[in-house]
Amino acid sequence: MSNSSVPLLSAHSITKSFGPRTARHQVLFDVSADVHAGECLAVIGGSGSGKSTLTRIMLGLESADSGSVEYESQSIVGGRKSPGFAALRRESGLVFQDPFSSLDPRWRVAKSVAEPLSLQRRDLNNTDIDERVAAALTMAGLEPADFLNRYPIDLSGGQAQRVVIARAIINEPKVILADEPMSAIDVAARIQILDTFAAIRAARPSTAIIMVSHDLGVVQHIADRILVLHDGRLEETGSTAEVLGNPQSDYTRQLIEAASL
Ligand SMILES: Nc1ncnc2c1ncn2[C@@H]1O[C@H](COP(=O)(O)OP(=O)(O)OP(=O)(O)O)[C@@H](O)[C@H]1O
Repeated sequence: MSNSSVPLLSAHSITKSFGPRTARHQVLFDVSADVHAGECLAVIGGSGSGKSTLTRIMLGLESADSGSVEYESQSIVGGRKSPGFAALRRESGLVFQDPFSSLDPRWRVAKSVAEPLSLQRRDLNNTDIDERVAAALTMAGLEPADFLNRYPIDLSGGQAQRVVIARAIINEPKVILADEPMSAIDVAARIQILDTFAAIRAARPSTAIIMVSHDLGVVQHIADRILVLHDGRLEETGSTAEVLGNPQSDYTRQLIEAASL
C-alpha cells in the first residue's frame, strides 16, 4: 500500500435520495469515504445500505445531491465539465455482478477486451493491441489461445467475469470498482476471481481497488481497509484486522457473526 496521505479518490459528506419530490427516499446521509493508491477498500453492509450508490457516486457513474468527490485532488462533480472527470473515466476500470450484462454477446472475447484500449490509444497498432489483450487475459488466469475467439455464450460465469476483469484492466487503471464481482459466480469459481484480483495487485501494486461485497470471507482475504454502511450511514471504518477483529459497533458485530468468520 502507498504511504501517500493524499487519497487517490475521495468523497466528502455525500447525500443522495431517489424518487419523485413528493416521495423522496434518502439512501446516503453525509457519508465520506476515500481510497489510496495501492489500497483495497471493501465496502460492506446489509442489502440496501447504499454500497452500490456510494461507490457509483465515487466513480462518477451517478451524481450526489450534495457533497464532493475528488480524483487526484480534482473535482469530478458536474460530470464532463469538471476537471477530474475525464481522467477518472480514463483511469478507472469497472466490474459488476453479472458478467454477461457487461459483455456484448455478438463480440468475441478479443474484441471485448481490446475495446477500451482501441478507443483510448489510437497510437497503438494491432500487434500492440493483441499483445496487451493477451497479457490482460493471462493476468486474469485465462489462456489467450483458448479464449480469444470465444463468444460470451461459450464461457462459464467465472470465465466471463475474468474476461470482464481483463477488459477492466486493459488500460492499466489506477482504480478499479468491483461491485459484488463474485456473487453471481458459483462458489468453486470464486477463488479464481479472488486469485485474479491478487494477481493484479501483485503485478500493479499502485492500483486501488474498491470492492463492494456481502461476503466477509472474501473481504477478509483481500481488503486492507473496510468501510461499513448501515442504512445509508457510515457505521465504522478501519483496517480489516481492526474492523473484523475488534468491531466498534453492534451492527458490524452482527454482520461478522452472521458470516461465521
Ligand atoms: N436508481 C435508483 N432509483 C431508485 N432507488 C434506487 C436506485 N438505486 C438504488 N436505489 C435504492 O437505494 C437504496 C440503496 O441501494 P444500493 O444498491 O446502493 O444498496 P446496496 O447496499 O448496494 O444493496 P445490495 O447489497 O442489495 O446491492 C435501496 O433502497 C435501493 O432500492
